[in-house]
Amino acid sequence: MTFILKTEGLNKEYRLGSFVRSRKIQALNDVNITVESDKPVVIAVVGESGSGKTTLAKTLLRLETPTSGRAIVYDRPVVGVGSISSRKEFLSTVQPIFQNPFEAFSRYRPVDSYLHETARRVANMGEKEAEDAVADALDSVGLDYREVSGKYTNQFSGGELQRISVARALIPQPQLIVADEPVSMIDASRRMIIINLFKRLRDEAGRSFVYITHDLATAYYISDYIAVMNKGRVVEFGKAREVMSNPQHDYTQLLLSSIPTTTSRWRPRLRAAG
Ligand SMILES: Nc1ncnc2c1ncn2[C@@H]1O[C@H](COP(=O)(O)OP(=O)(O)OP(=O)(O)O)[C@@H](O)[C@H]1O
Repeated sequence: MTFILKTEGLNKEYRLGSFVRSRKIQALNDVNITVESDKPVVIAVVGESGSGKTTLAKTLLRLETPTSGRAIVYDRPVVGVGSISSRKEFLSTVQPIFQNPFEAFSRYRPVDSYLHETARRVANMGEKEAEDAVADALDSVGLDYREVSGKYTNQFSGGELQRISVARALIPQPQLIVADEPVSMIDASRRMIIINLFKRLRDEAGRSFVYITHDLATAYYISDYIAVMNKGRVVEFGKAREVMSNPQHDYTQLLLSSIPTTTSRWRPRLRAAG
């Protein structure tokens, strides 16, 4: 069995204001998540605005330094004391996908140049190898390299750009992809393309995902495990089906009951399925 993700006592404290009148915000409060599995998994992290989801994503991506605690990905310490020091090695293990694909790429640079850069710099590939890797990565997200090459962000839809972000994340063959609200900026009709793509990449390419979202319906649809966050804490964690069909924590029940459009339709179905 492999520790796909193990966080040990992750804390992140922000201080706001001056030294005289400073205020502490405990964005992560003793976050402990353990997923041990032989198969790749999707771990959804859900919770209301301000619950700490993005801080967790940024911490796992080393964009924020935790106040204390550590994280292990595929048995390797990646965050905190004793973690791997090489940035390249880190980026070959963990890759990000961000919320807004238009912000991921400058509008003044052809989008495929970012994929080449990742292949050359992060994955250490030569020119020909990089070319093939970019074509393969685009193919795996359903895009043709010839149709992407040389184009700028304004020549793509949000959904296409997000698929290109996914392709970029795949190039270094990371074991874990941390996706922070990856479909929230994409129109509803195209969201499932990305969600189903994650599923396929898990099942066919062996990639695991941390999928950060507000959307419990897609979290339930795609994930193997769910962590529910509230005020910086993980208040409930477990197999997705168990958490969603039999929520133990008051906050999870509240979260489920606060989805007026879907709850009434899909909760009874969950009960019947469970
Ligand atoms: N750089 C920062 N400086 C100070 N406080 C911060 C910073 N980043 C986040 N916070 C605070 O930490 C808490 C958790 O924020 P975070 O963005 O992780 O929540 P979230 O669950 O991702 O919210 P959302 O769903 O709205 O993106 C919030 O109270 C937020 O205001």
